[in-house]
Amino acid sequence: MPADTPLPDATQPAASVDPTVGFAHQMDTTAALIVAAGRGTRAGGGMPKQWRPLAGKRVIDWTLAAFRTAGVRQIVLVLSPDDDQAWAEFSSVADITLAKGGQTRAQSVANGLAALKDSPIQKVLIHDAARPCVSARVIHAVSAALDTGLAAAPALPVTDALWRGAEAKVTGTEDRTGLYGAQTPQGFRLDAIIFAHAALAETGGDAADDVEVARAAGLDVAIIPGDPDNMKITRPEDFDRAARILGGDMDVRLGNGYDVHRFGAGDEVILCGVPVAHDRGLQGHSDADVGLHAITDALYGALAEGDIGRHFPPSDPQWKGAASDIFLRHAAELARSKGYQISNVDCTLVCEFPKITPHAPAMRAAVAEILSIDISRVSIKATTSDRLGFPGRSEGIAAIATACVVKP
Ligand SMILES: Nc1ccn([C@@H]2O[C@H](COP(=O)(O)OP(=O)(O)OP(=O)(O)O)[C@@H](O)[C@H]2O)c(=O)n1
Ligand SMILES: C[C@](O)(CO)[C@H](O)COP(=O)(O)O
Repeated sequence: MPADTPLPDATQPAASVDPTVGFAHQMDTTAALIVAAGRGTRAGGGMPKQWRPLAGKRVIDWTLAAFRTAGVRQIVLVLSPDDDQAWAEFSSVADITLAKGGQTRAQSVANGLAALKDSPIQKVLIHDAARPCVSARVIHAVSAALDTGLAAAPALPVTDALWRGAEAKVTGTEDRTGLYGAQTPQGFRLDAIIFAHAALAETGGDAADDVEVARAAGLDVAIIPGDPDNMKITRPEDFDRAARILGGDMDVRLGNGYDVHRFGAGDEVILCGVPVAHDRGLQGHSDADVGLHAITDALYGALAEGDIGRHFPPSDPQWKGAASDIFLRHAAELARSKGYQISNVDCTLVCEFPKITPHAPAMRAAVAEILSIDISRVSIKATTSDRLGFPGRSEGIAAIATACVVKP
């Protein structure tokens, strides 16, 4: 085994790899080898899956971007000789070297490795173009493991029961102990994997992945914790899942709300669900909680569902004196019924008095409880209007609010 570094400690637990270790100190000696020469027959769609659109760009663009974002500066991209357009597109990209694909994945990898022979590269991360959701965490963890070993690859322990089946019937159960689902990038010291692939080529055999090639040549391969999101696009339905993971389908909406109530007789005001002692009260059909009304309208606005008056008409006597949390709970439930999560709300109360800051923590807690979200997602703040206008003359209190809802 031509190894210029000591053999890895195969007993080392994968969890000991620090996922934050980056490439900064070894960018010139690490390359990604991305195999993109397959035909994607199982995925259908009329063209190989790596060229198909996914969440706003092509599958291949996400895959390349993942490695570039992780700090990899040199990429060998293996293309089918049939993909003329891709050859034309990538032939003059500065950080990409092209290699010709083979009949099998293993042959494609071997051709890609040949392009790295006699280069200063020491580590190679071999990755399926069809895994566009790979994270920097996984890329870095595989690379870091190569500081102490010759080979490392991400995998997830099998958690589902394993069956045998025939003719749509279960015919047996398999023991899943010690079984893993293999992912890429599979990382190797360059010399070691070139040697291993040469050995496979000599036998004329095939292998499902490069870990199999490496093990056949006697290499120990460390298992790195994989990522459930690092899925391989294989079948048509996998595109939807990948798009959800990449966030391309995320629906983010903002709404604003504004409300004013005038002062009248009374000895307290209710603001953002909290009674605050004051020398006057606020007048309104309901409890006149100007803060909750603004937040409620912001949520209705984000959903394009009109305003509070549409859902709770002031002409309806049943809302006379109503506690305003009813309105906000309704808006929150409407958001959830439409599939949105409430990301955050921000409300500013505009008044000279009462002073809001001492009550802001209780107001945040009250709004968080009504919306069933964490308090860190609720902001309540206040300003005066510098004694200008109706809040400045202490004729009433105004509130403005923003709400953000997200459908993942
Ligand atoms: N001769 C081959 C076969 C596969 N691959 C690449 O290997 C990765 C994983 O293979 P797979 O999911 O099996 O892709 P396809 O071979 O394209 O799919 P299918 O088997 O459905 O045709 C893909 O990025 C694919 O492009 C390759 O470069 N050369
Ligand atoms: C390399 C691989 O992605 C590991 O899971 C996989 O073996 C390649 O894809 P295939 O579907 O087995 O051809």
